Amino acid sequence: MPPVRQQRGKTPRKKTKSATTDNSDPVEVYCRVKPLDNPGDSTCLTVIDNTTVKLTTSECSVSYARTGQIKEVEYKFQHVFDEYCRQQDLFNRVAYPMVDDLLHGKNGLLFTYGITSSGKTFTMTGSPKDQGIIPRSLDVLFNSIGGYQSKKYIFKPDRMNGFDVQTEADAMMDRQKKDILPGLTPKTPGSNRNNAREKNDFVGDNDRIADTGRIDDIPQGYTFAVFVSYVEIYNSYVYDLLEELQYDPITGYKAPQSKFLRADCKDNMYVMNCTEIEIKSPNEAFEIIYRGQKRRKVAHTALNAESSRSHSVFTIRVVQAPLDPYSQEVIQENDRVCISQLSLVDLAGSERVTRTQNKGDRLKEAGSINQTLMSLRSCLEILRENQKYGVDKKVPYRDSKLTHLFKNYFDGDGRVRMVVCVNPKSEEYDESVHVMNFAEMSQEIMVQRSAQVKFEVPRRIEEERMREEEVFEQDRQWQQQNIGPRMVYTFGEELPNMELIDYSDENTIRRLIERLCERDIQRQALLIDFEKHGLKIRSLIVELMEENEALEAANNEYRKSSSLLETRCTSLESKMSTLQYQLDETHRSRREFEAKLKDKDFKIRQEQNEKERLKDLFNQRIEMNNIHWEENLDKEKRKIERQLGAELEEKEKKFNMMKEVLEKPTPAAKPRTFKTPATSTKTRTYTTGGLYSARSESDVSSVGLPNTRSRTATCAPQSARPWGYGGGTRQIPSTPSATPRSIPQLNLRRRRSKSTDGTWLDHKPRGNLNLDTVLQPTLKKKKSVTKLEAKDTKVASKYMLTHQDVGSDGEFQTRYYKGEVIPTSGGGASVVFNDVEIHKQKEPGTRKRRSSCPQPSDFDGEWTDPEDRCAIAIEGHKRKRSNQSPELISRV
Ligand SMILES: Nc1ncnc2c1ncn2[C@@H]1O[C@H](COP(=O)(O)OP(=O)(O)OP(=O)(O)O)[C@@H](O)[C@H]1O
Repeated sequence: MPPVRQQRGKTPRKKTKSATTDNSDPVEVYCRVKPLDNPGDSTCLTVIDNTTVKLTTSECSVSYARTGQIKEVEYKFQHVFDEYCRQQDLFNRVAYPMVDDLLHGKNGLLFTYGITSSGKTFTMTGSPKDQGIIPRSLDVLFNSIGGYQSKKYIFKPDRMNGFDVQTEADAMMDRQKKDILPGLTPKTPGSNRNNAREKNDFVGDNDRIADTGRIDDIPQGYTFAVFVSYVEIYNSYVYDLLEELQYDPITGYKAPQSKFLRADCKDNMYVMNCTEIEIKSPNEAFEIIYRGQKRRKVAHTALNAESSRSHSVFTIRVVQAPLDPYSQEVIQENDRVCISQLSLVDLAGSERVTRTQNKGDRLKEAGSINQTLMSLRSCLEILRENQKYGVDKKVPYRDSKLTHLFKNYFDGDGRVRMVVCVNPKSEEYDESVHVMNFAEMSQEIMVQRSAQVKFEVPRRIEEERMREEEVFEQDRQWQQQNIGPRMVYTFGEELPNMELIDYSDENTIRRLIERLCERDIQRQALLIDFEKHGLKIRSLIVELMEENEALEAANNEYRKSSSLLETRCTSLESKMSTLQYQLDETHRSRREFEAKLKDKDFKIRQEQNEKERLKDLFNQRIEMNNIHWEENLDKEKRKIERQLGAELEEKEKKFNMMKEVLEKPTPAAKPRTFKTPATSTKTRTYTTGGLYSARSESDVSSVGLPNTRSRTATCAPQSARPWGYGGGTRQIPSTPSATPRSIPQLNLRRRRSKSTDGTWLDHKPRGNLNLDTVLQPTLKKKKSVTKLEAKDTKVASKYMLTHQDVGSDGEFQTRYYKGEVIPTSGGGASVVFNDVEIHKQKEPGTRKRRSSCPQPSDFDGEWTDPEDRCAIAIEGHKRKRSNQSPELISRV
């Protein structure tokens, strides 16, 4: 028999418009006010009427401390149950309609919501004498279906959120296996059920006040089976509270394993491999509830002696299937079976850690509880937004196990109701405001109404049933006429009445014999036919049995492969859950990283702004400094200009004085003349400071490195020093650092070899005439060259260039440019000219004595003839240094 799936009144999953149509209902929210623990306690909540409560800011609240204002806010609900409300009243109003729905094949979700110690567990479970919603629902359920319950194990959970319908024989086997045999075997400590029986407050409690309510209009012709399951969601894990725990004699009970959530073939969420127990009476159910509650995580906190640390979900599933026309057997057809469920959820209370003073595990639990409640809130908020504004935002059902498990309800799979429990104590004001806001908001969410699951028996089935009923009626009538069971084989007509009047009535005897012979023949034929049909039926039965065996084998195969698939599914589920966990972790760490990144970005931006600010400040200061320095420089410049101006003026004065001295005519002196065979005049020029510059290549030779080109050199003036002829000065080349860039760097420190000391390099270009005069310079050690080469400079320390030309006045001039060969840093040599001699030659008789040679006016010494001086110079005699001032010497 294939498994029977849950039949649900499906409605479209997503709505785009605000659902105020006929086929949707709002989430119904009821408010229950808990009585004050001490009647003298101050309260922040007032019940205005049976739909309205008013919340007033209490002076001990955080909100008052922050704003200093007292606010009064009214909240409207479907119904408000004040502190005097009885459990019975609340049940009748809130849960009874849902049990009615359950029996009519509709699903429902009812949950209690509120802060810790607000009476959620009390409302949901209550006590034996004051039962809450769960026990009352079970009472009413069994009161209603009492006589219509199916035999146990006719419906068997297929572990995939569906049910198999078993035959009576299979069900009996299961009954024997599960109920009768365990009762005969000795009990183990692992048998929780038996332990539970001893202590259960509800079971066997004579004081238990059962609910006597019942639902009358339950569907006729159907049989019912009730299954319950009990799970808790603790720290984001789902645990089965009814699971038999493995018992180990050494280690004791093994810790329970968490369960996975899974969607069945119709996308309905369920807890995989969750224990579902078929119950036949409320007492059986209470035993189970007790068993589950014993396992539920409850702890003592500052605000509640028995605070629920998990969200508990008690699910009642009702399986209904039509009976055969004789109301004996369940018709084993899938489309005639209906499964409906009612989930009763006791949420753990939202709590503020500061108030509960929780630590360690309690703190972790509180975090998980609050997170789950936050997810519930955000799912409902998004749902409302989608419905209100016609948007299609993804509802984050997967964010928590609770919302994931109940997503079908919010997507339109049954009625959703909420009981908001409020503790009216003033101290609870801050948390109560959040709870009330959420509860009021939840009422705006519309949930599609699940359609009435077909209890009208299908037409085809109805006709069939009527036909069967007709046949049944005929049989009944036939039996009533005492005819006995209908004959399959008859001899046809009745034997006629043949009464023997006397023994000699041959005629009648003969007719009787004939008739009996006919009957015998008929009987033989019928027997043959019977045999024939019997054989045929027997072979058909054998065939059917074989077919049945084959089907059973195939079924076993299917079962095997199904269990294999199930194992695979389980492992895939577990992998999926691991991956999901990893994904969640990744998302979490991503969120953390993003937050860190944002922080860093913010800091960087702050630093950049600070830098910009400092830069602006710095620039401003630099600008101010610049202005300040410019002003100072201007001042300094003006001061220096003034100083220099004064100095210049001073120098100009001195210069003018010198000019006057120089321009004064010298006292007449007798020029000395001397005659030579070939008259020649020699003019000696002395340099006395001032620039001494080479003007052309022919004037100045600069001997550079072989691989460097010749340069035109300019030497800065140096302090004059007496040299050579009396009163003469020679130029000392400037230090390399003072030398302009275009002049080769002179290496003054370089020591010449002694062999070159005093050797002249006599450079007489080709074409020069040999004058052979006595006035020409006498060079003791010399090397004569007509063309200058770099290597020649290595052997000489002095250099002389002879240049001849004819002057404008027709005089033949020979110039001797003299200088010192100074090696350069680059390995070449440079000539620093420091002397020039000009020899002029005239034809004899044409020479005039220079008698009117201008003499300085301030000169009072003896005026000598240049020839005399030259004669001495040419002979190379060292003249005793005169005491005369350089200025005067230069005037020779
Ligand atoms: N309406 C009520 N009438 C009488 N007593 C109540 C009522 N509501 C709650 N109580 C009592 O208040 C105490 C705390 O209630 P309960 O355990 O139901 O709170 P809770 O909301 O379930 O707390 P938690 O979320 O911490 O589990 C219990 O002792 C309970 O008996």
